[in-house]
Amino acid sequence: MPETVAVPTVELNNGVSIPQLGFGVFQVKPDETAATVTAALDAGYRHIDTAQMYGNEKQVGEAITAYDIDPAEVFVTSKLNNGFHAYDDALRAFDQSLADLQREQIDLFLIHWPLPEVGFDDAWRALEKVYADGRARAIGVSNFQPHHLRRLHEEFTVPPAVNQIEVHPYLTQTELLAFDAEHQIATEAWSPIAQGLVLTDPVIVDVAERYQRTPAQVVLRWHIQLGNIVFPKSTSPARMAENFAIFDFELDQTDLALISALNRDERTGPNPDEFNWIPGQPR
Ligand SMILES: NC(=O)C1=CN([C@@H]2O[C@H](COP(=O)(O)OP(=O)(O)OC[C@H]3O[C@@H](n4cnc5c(N)ncnc54)[C@H](OP(=O)(O)O)[C@@H]3O)[C@@H](O)[C@H]2O)C=CC1
Ligand SMILES: O=C(O)C(=O)[C@@H](O)[C@H](O)C(=O)CO
Repeated sequence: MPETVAVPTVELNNGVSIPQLGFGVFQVKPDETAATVTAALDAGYRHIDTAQMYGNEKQVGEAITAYDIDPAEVFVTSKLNNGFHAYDDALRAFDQSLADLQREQIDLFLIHWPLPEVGFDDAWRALEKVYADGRARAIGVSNFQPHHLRRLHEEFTVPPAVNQIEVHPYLTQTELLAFDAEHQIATEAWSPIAQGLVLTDPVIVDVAERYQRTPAQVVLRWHIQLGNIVFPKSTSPARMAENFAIFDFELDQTDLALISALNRDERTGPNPDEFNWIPGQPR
């Protein structure tokens, strides 16, 4: 790990600290996950974002356990799969994640999608239970809109520590970020470089040239300066290192604003108010 790089941490609303830069494993094939996570740990990442839906928690757990550090040094997030929103199913699925990840505690466990046709009340009760039992250090949500978050705040005991949502220069989600901040919910930005879509944008290319950085570094730096938690995915060790080297420069206010102005409310992923897909069922 490059010794000069210190990844900042964000303090969640229950006092737990999370590294602001992590590594995501969506679309990393199970048989490539252990090697990929090992390479990410070699590059210095100490925060891995996985999910039951990705089918690779077991390999994430194997890589962390086999690595020559205390596994507790790696912050691990996982997420409840969409088919398990019933209370007992959610508890069982959480137990399976713990076993697969080879941990006694998961650092952060999220409801993956709000599922308008199913709802999330029983799932949140289950997450409150594993949190109360000390088996999740923090609990939160993903893809929640303000109307979902308001219900959680009004009807439940434990407020979500994070909301993991799609955010990048083409989908800045300014109002949702402000809502999260106002309610002490940390925002995690998924697909932070829009799966590569924003990297050829002329504005981003120009900013990158002026700072003598790559487009990905500039976009990730923009997230960091906005306060977002990010975990770009890459299967290339060179890109893992590139995405990690973002803490020795700073974008000025003008360039931050130039990148934010690229917003065109363009999603690369599903709309949470319409997404009801249960893995294993037809879309
Ligand atoms: N909660 C949710 O609903 C969701 C959560 N997520 C989380 O967010 C993480 C990141 O999002 P993801 O959708 O993977 O997309 P990202 O925005 O991280 O982009 C990943 C893509 O960009 C490429 N890439 C990575 N780094 C570079 C670079 N420096 N230069 C050029 N191309 C690069 C990768 O290719 P290559 O591998 O070849 O380098 C890959 O194709 C996921 O892994 C997952 O953990 C994602 C989607 C939904
Ligand atoms: O990557 C995730 O975390 C997701 O939820 C996505 O896979 C999402 O379910 C999707 O893009 C489905 O097409």
